[in-house]
Amino acid sequence: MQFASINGVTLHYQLIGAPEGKPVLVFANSLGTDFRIWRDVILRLIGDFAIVTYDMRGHGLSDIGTPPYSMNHHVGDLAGLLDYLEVKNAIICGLSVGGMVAQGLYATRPDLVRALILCDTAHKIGTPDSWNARIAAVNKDGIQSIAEGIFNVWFTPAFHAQRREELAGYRNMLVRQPVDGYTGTCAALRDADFTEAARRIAAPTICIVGDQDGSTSPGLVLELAKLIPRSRYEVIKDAAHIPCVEQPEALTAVMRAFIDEFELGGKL
Ligand SMILES: O=C(O)CC1=CCC(=O)O1
Repeated sequence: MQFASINGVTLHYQLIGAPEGKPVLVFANSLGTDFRIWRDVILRLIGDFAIVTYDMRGHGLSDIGTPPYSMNHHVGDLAGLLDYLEVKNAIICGLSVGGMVAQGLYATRPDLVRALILCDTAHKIGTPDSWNARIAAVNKDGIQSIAEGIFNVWFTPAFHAQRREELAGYRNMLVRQPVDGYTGTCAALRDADFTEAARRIAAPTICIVGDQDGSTSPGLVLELAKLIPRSRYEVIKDAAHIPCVEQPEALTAVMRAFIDEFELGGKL
């Protein structure tokens, strides 16, 4: 296991492969998850990339720090981790809040970003009222009290029906996140708006969404794609909010095609 002290917080991370000589691909997580969600994508990419995953503060094995957070805390942590690893010019793949972190990283440290893969994310997610209600519910009755609703957003009905063991495992992942880390990140989501920052993104970017995503809908992700000059937009079939778990093969194929186009073809 690998740990680094970044901005006074111990972050759990994983570096696979050497950053020298290969494109570096960095994965940033969604709310309530840790970096294990990327496993089936990483297995399909290993060897061709150096890969960095990490648990954002308040999640997984990383420290909680002092919640509530702002999105700047999460963005600063990723910037600090990449500086620590001496990685520059990386392809940043962010899921949901991780996609907001990716947008914030480009806005503040464009030297760290070669391209953006924005997965099931948006310039603005939810409303202040919806995040405040979620924070109140979790503080009162715990994460398990909202787990059913979250799972209907994370996974399609087919996943619920056919992949029951995985569903149980991901439920454990969600409900075992520290309450303060979870609600602290809800506060960061509540207060973040990257509408103007998205208009200024000049890096090659693709926005990807599951066709049944109930959190950042295909329509919302298309709005994000329209804000970002020259960005691509792709829909993954038979997936909800977490395509890296539900449809890793299809997601990896879309990622590879996008990366090949700008790395090999120079077209973007
Ligand atoms: O868990 C959810 O509600 C979906 C989600 C919104 C932001 C995020 O990172 O996950």
